Amino acid sequence: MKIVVDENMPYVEPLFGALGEIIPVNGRTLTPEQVQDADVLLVRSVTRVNAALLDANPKLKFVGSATIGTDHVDLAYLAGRGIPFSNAPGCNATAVGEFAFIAMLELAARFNSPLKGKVVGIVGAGNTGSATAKCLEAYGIKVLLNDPIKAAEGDPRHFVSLETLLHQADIISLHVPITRTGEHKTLHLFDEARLMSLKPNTWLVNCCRGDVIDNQALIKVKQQRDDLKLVLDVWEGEPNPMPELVPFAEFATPHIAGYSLEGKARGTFMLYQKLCELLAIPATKHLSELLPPFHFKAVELEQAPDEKALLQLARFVYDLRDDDAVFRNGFVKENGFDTMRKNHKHRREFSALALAYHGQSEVDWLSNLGFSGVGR
Ligand SMILES: NC(=O)C1=CN([C@@H]2O[C@H](COP(=O)(O)OP(=O)(O)OC[C@H]3O[C@@H](n4cnc5c(N)ncnc54)[C@H](O)[C@@H]3O)[C@@H](O)[C@H]2O)C=CC1
Ligand SMILES: O=C(O)C(=O)[C@H](O)COP(=O)(O)O
Repeated sequence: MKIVVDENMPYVEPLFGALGEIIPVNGRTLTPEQVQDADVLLVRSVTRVNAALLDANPKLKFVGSATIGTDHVDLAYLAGRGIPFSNAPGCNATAVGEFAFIAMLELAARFNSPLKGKVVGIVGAGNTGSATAKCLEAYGIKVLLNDPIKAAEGDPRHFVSLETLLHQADIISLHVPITRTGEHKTLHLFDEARLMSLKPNTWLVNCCRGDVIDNQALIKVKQQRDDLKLVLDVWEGEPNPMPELVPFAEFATPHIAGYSLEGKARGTFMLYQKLCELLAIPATKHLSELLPPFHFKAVELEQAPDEKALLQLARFVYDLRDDDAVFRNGFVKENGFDTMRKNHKHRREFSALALAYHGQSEVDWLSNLGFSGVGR
């Protein structure tokens, strides 16, 4: 069996090695010739999976994308040809939730304006939005959810309208898929008028898809409104963000909010499970075998952390400032955006760090935040 795989998908060899011949390819530049005799195609978000790529392949049995988003895949085309497809819903939701939470802690420290006491509005209350809410609520932050689709489906959580959210939230975090048509389309959901209407000193975090915000309008608005603070992980025109926009972001990264080692491993592992199911063979590998040990075994807490100490703990696990610095220096270089993504292999999730503390109940919230071993 020939398995064509994006070279940036980790843990492919240990999971798929026994199932067939693995052919690593550059997912961004993948050609029809490279996939014409593949039995299995495993991609990431940078590959357009459509008729142009696959029409020449008569034998494809499975397409997997180790991503949450599916906007790069022509699902109707695959269904029309009867080619089974699977993405990896939720695989990197914890990574995105922790990224957004850490970014908010970083902004709070930078502007000497504590996160505690602020109201955070989450637009899109699916896997990543809920993971962000979980971190915030663990830390005692009031969260407002906007998701008209979930609300209409009868999701029992409390939802507010987007207008209420914009009016009440101090921080807005975006977690919607990119959709270009329909009642709830998200393309340029944040257009010039909406951006201009944000209340003074709003922090806006985007780690879903670049074109949910009109980036040209964002530049225009930022030229007039220095009070707005931005965290941008995703950009219109990736892998070539608008160079004028980058300096306006307090934290700027190359679409790596979901890039924890745990999240990436989960993504590949979910496709491995799907393929085994399709081939009707047992999935004998385990996710826990894939991850390397974390540098720090445990951190002993002297007292329950305040916000400054919480940020220090978070930085043990993931220091967003490092990625921001590399991005600013590198995004304009040839292939700078993709090179940084390719080399991004250092980030862990809170669960990788064990915390030791004598006095369980005072720090229960740290376990809810995701750290392991709290209180033992
Ligand atoms: N930066 C990164 O590395 C990553 C980005 N993503 C992006 O984030 C998106 C969201 O991921 P998940 O939360 O896992 O997806 P999900 O499908 O679990 O949740 C998305 C939610 O958005 C809601 N929604 C759709 N249109 C809306 C609108 N107009 N207003 C408010 N809510 C709306 C849906 O009802 C759904 O509940 C993905 O589609 C992907 O594009 C996902 C993972 C990593
Ligand atoms: O899961 C998604 O959706 C994402 O946006 C991914 O985190 C993007 O990562 P790549 O698939 O482009 O490596």
